[in-house]
Amino acid sequence: MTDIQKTTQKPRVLISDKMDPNAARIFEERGCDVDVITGESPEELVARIGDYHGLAIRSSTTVTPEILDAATNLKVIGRAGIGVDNVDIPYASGKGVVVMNTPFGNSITTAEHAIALIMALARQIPQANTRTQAGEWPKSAFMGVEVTGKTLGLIGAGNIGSIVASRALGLKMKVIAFDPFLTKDRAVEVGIEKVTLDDLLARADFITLHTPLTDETRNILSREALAKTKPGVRIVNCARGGLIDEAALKDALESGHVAGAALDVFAQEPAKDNPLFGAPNFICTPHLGASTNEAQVNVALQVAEQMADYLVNGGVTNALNMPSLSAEEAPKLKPYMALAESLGSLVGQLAHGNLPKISIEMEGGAAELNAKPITAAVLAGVMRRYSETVNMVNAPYLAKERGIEVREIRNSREGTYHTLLRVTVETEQGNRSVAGTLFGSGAPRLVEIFGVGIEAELDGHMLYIVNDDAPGFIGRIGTLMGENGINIGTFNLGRREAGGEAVLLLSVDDAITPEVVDKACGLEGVRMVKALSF
Ligand SMILES: NC(=O)c1ccc[n+]([C@@H]2O[C@H](COP(=O)([O-])OP(=O)(O)OC[C@H]3O[C@@H](n4cnc5c(N)ncnc54)[C@H](O)[C@@H]3O)[C@@H](O)[C@H]2O)c1
Ligand SMILES: O=C(O)CC[C@@H](O)C(=O)O
Repeated sequence: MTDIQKTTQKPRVLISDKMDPNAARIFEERGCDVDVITGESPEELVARIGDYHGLAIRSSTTVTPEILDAATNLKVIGRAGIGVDNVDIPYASGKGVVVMNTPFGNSITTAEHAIALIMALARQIPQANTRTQAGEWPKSAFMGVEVTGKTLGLIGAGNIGSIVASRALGLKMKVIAFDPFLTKDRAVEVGIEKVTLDDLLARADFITLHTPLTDETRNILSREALAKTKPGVRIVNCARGGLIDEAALKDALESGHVAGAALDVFAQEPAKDNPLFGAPNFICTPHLGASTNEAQVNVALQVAEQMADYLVNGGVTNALNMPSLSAEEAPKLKPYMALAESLGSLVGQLAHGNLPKISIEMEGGAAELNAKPITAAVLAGVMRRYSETVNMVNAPYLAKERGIEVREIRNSREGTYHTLLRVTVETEQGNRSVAGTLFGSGAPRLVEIFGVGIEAELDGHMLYIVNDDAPGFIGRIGTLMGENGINIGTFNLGRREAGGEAVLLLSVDDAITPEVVDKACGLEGVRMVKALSF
């Protein structure tokens, strides 16, 4: 912990990119300390980041593994915007850091920028402006095209693509879209025709890109794809550099096959020396898609609210590596997550060997809840046997990495308890399961351990003993604890049947040493002993 945390106990947030001042105001109002330090080098950020719990960024900060390794207190990265390709999300997930974005705050603004670039291309406005202001009055040099009746091809019809479609329909364009994830119903709702990529390339007079940059979309407008476009096509990219082969686009502009191209984004940014600069009918803007006052206020407010909500209350919104948890759900789910984590931890501490399968059953009241955070909490508990730094963010990744199969089972019928969570792991010795419920005001209680009914609070240091159910045992264990100066807090008993296998769970004030565990193992009637901690 840093000195500031020691004195204020407030979460500390660093805003490392230029952001509307509303973000800093919201962080402060929601109980965070905030520093705005922009324009630092990666080395400077590495040196600074260890002090912070939250990092708020736009597109200028690239969050690399080196930065994440140095970010020993970091809990959340918030992107004031949509694209998160400047954050190493798998690495952040591995470190247990939540990554959030603001998926809608700048969509309208960016869609409007795409429309502006379509119009600028159609009428060569930037070129005409430059020459007119140079005193040329070049009236006959610029013959434009109308957009009315022309076909606009959208590659990607998500938030922004759909808004572009609605504006283009208003301009009386015909809109076709290639998006493998676009449903027929959604296409009808937006008023567009769903087509294949080849169909789009062959038919579109204007093409505009609105996909994220992924392994599938990288170079989606490759040299080969550009060759399939309609001669005289005009191309706009306000999504991500890397979607178009820039060298191939330059050749297509020079040959005249592509009549114009407008890029807001480049493969390398900032683009200070790009091969496309100076190509015929090429216009560009420096990643201005999201740059309006309205959008910047939206994304700044949203990112600060989401991050502060997570840092202060544990609410999760728009996270890319963790299930969402609304402000209404959070208080309801909190006791379940505590129960889920302690059940996971119990089974993780007691089960031997690999755990290839984990199933999480939610019964009664629990079956009505958002299962994802509960599952993540169980996994965090189980995976603690492998790593001390595990949490709800990285546990599902860690489980996947280890090839653990996770099943969620819901049963809305109530059994003995109004609500119940059961965690079962497959071990070499067979399935092992523990179950718990919530008492009264939401207090988590273990109610079953490996088939034996018991009632215990899983908290702090505990001793788990399996023994023969016979008179005198409780006295022997009490004496052993007393002789070793161990104060017993609670004493919880359960048995399979009278005179058979019995289970004892003691809560004690201090950690139990291996010597005491050995002594307990040596007591008459003891079958196994394990020190636990929660
Ligand atoms: N220029 C800017 O300043 C700026 C501003 C905001 C967003 N963006 C970028 O715009 C892009 C779109 O943002 P959005 O909010 O519309 O995202 P979105 O997730 O709502 O939509 C993306 C769409 O792309 C589709 N898609 C995914 N893979 C595809 C593929 N292989 N082929 C065709 N379609 C595919 C998805 O199905 C989805 O419908 C993102 O890359 C985002 O980073 C840029
Ligand atoms: O922050 C910006 O200016 C760009 C944002 C944009 O690229 C996004 O993906 O939201």
